[in-house]
Amino acid sequence: MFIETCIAPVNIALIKYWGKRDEELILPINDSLSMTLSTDEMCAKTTASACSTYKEHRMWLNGEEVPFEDNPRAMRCLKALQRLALAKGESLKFPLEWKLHIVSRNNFPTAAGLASSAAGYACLVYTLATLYGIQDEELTAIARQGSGSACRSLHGGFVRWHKGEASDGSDSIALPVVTSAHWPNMHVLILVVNDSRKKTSSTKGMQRAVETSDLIKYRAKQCVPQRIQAITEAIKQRDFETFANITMQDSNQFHAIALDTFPPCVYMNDVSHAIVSFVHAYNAAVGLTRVAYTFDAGPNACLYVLKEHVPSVLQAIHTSFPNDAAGSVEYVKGIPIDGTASPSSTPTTADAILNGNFTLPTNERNLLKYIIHTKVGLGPQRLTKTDSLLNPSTGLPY
Ligand SMILES: Nc1ncnc2c1ncn2[C@@H]1O[C@H](COP(=O)(O)OP(=O)(O)OP(=O)(O)O)[C@@H](O)[C@H]1O
Ligand SMILES: C[C@@](O)(CCOP(=O)(O)OP(=O)(O)O)CC(=O)O
Repeated sequence: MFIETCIAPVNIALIKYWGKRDEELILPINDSLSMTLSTDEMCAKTTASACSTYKEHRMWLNGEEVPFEDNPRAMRCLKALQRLALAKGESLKFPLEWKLHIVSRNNFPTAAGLASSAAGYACLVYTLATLYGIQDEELTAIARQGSGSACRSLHGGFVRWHKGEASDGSDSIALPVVTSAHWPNMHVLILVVNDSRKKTSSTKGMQRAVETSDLIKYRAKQCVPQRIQAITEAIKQRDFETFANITMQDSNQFHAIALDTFPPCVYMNDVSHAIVSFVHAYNAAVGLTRVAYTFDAGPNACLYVLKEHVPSVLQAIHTSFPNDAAGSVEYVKGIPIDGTASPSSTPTTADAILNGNFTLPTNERNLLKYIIHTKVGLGPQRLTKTDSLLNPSTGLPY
């Protein structure tokens, strides 16, 4: 038996991918740009094994067996990897006919608009490539065929997915913009409003947008190329204000397109909009753009904040979104907040705001389920045998 275990990160788009020009090959109508999140807080973990005695390809996701041979996206990734392995010729570790057993787990909610498909397919492709002994730049073009946004999770730091021009998708690949070491104090607070399964999948939502929205054409042609260039420059210069303003504008435009879709796709809810108002009020109060929001195809907010401002922003969140669990580690998960996480701790900029002329909007209690504090991070990593999710003596999940 051959066995490998790897982890892969989540990525959150700053300039969104929304709309395909080819549904099967997953080719987008515009470039997109994302930041990879640290695997210390959120990741997909996958063990893949190949054995001469396995009868069929099987996969388990979060403890449940899920279709693999009947999942066209997973099979497309597998076939593409096997073609690459075949091209390697003699150095094959085991015959390609051997069936696979794959076990995967996400340590965060699946299909809730928290980019589980991105981390999941990136992890699947990276782990299978490791199993087959493939090291190839083409991996992002393969992960793309699992889920578009997955191609960006194969790199750390800030990543651009180039839409490409070729009809076979060979140039629709993700490339790094800068590594995570370039802007290590770029932190993220994910405000989880709802972590249950969403109503309209990204796949369906963007398909309907391409069919019915006029705005989406304008965005892809006029807005995105300009924004990609400007945000790339801002990232290179570590210019947080420009970075933040472009990020918020692009999120808003993406949701405007969701509403311009017919029938409309509504991903943000009242709490999401309250978060938007909070961010603008906070930025106005400090007189600078210190926090940026972005929302994917769900109500949860992803806030970008520099490390040094996290305690102050969190304090302000606790004020604006009071929560009975605010002091607990179950409420603010992830990177510890240097002793200032609790609402009763030392005064911060936010308190100064509240004592001055500005007040932050106050919302009902307990609107947020929990908060994840994380930061920019690395791409996928290979783990050791002791991290395996599959029992080698049974070929089944532990
Ligand atoms: N660890 C994993 N390994 C393989 N496939 C996964 C994994 N995690 C999620 N997926 C696939 O991704 C699907 C969820 O994708 P979906 O786009 O609905 O949600 P999401 O990725 O959480 O949200 P979004 O892409 O809008 O941020 C799952 O049903 C499963 O098919
Ligand atoms: C809103 C988004 O998160 C959309 C992600 O869409 P998916 O990559 O999940 O869609 P498919 O390619 O159909 O699997 C924006 C983004 O990540 O760029």
